[in-house]
Amino acid sequence: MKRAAMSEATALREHMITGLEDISTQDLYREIIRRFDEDPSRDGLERTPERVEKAMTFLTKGYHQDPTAILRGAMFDVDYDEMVLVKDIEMFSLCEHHMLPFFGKVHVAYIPNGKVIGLSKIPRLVEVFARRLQVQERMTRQIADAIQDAISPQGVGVVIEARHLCMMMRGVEKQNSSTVTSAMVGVFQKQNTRAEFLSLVRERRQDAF
Ligand SMILES: Nc1nc2c(ncn2[C@@H]2O[C@H](COP(=O)(O)OP(=O)(O)OP(=O)(O)O)[C@@H](O)[C@H]2O)c(=O)[nH]1
Ligand SMILES: [Zn+2]
Repeated sequence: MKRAAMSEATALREHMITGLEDISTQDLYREIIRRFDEDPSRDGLERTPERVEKAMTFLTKGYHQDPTAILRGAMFDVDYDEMVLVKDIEMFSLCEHHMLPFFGKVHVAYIPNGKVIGLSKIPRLVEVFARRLQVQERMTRQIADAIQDAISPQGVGVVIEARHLCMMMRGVEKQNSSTVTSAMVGVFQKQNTRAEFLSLVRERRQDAF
């Protein structure tokens, strides 16, 4: 993983715009602010490049996390072959086309085949893929594939419901549309399993606490 990450970093360096190699990220943000007709040295903006760098580092930290390592740490042999569903996992990501947020809920289910994953690792896995520049479809597929690869369950289903700020605060400016994507692997491609999963996702709790 470390070696792969290093060669990726080297490859990315090759795409660097000539002349910008030695300019700090904060100076680049200072220049962006200036290009959008603001004064980067005025009081409120002076420390903004520092804050943005920190925020963007957080929002893209998924590139430096290994989904396999996260799951490997908590896989247990358990004799249970019904559906496990973790639903309503909050998700915040950035669309790779506009670098604007899209956010919503992720529902993840699988039917074990001798092994289960520690429950908290499912939201952690969502975080790994959400904290990157993404498209919703790819993220949906990546979550499903990571679980399938880790524990070879009978099947995995992932549904993401999200709202994209690039469609709300700009572009088509539609405030009420949401996008639903799904990835169904193994037995989740069968009509009855898929239907059970989707109906459990739709079921709303009466006793909200
Ligand atoms: N499939 C998919 N499209 C996305 C996602 N996030 C943003 N987009 C879309 O990416 C597309 C980029 O289209 P372009 O025509 O190149 O960009 P644009 O001129 O800014 O498009 P508009 O948003 O229609 O103004 C838009 O249709 C966005 O709605 C995503 O997660 N999945
Ligand atoms: Zn977008």
